[in-house]
Amino acid sequence: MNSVIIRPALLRCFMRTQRIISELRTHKPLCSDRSSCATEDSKSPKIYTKTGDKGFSSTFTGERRPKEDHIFEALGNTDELSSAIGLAREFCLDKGHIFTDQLDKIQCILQDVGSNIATPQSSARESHRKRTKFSPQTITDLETWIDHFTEELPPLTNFILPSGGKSSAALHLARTICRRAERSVAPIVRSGEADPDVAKFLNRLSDYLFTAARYAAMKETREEKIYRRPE
Ligand SMILES: Nc1ncnc2c1ncn2[C@@H]1O[C@H](COP(=O)(O)OP(=O)(O)OP(=O)(O)O)[C@@H](O)[C@H]1O
Repeated sequence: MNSVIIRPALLRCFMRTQRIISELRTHKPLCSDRSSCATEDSKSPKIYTKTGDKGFSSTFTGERRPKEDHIFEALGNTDELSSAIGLAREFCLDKGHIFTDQLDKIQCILQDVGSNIATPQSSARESHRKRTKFSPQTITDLETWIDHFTEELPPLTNFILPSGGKSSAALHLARTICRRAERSVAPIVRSGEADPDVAKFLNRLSDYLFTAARYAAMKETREEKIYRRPE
């Protein structure tokens, strides 16, 4: 049986997310139906508080906003992106690709992206800002990883279509979700509500996912389909 190894970086990431989620929850107003609502003193609080049932939810700063707000749109896209990367990572693990640790790290950083987006600067206190500060080092790391893949890859001479085996195709799908996340974060950053480095990170992440997809196809000796003009 495989033993479960929890790496310290992943554990830190998990603890940080749990802390933020629990803080988010304490900002929620109490349920009208107290008997079915998680309370602070309950031993195992329920995952559902029902406070979102009327189509409104909370930011990290405690504002209540409609669920179709830009912030929740961007948070949802970021969450979907992390899920797509998680699936791609599973395919990559099956093939023994060496970069799955990078995908782990990226999933953790996407939690930090979410925390920053969920904290609109206009209602943030200093303590919120401190807790949800986004590190520009994450962008530099992506650039380093992209450069390493590129050194081994043949130069691009054609338009590549998402293909090249399951790992590669899944990374391409994650790339397109990343671009949607980037589009939804752009207006939030432009209005000064989120850190511009979050937008930069997502922009660089789509390049990383594109390059990693090509790298996976190359290592699996799978053919990448190229665009051909229909006759
Ligand atoms: N549909 C959504 N898409 C993206 N982000 C969301 C969505 N709904 C809520 N969120 C964000 O994720 C956080 C956690 O989600 P959660 O499901 O607990 O919220 P909720 O719907 O307001 O509460 P509940 O599910 O307990 O009724 C919320 O505080 C909010 O910031």
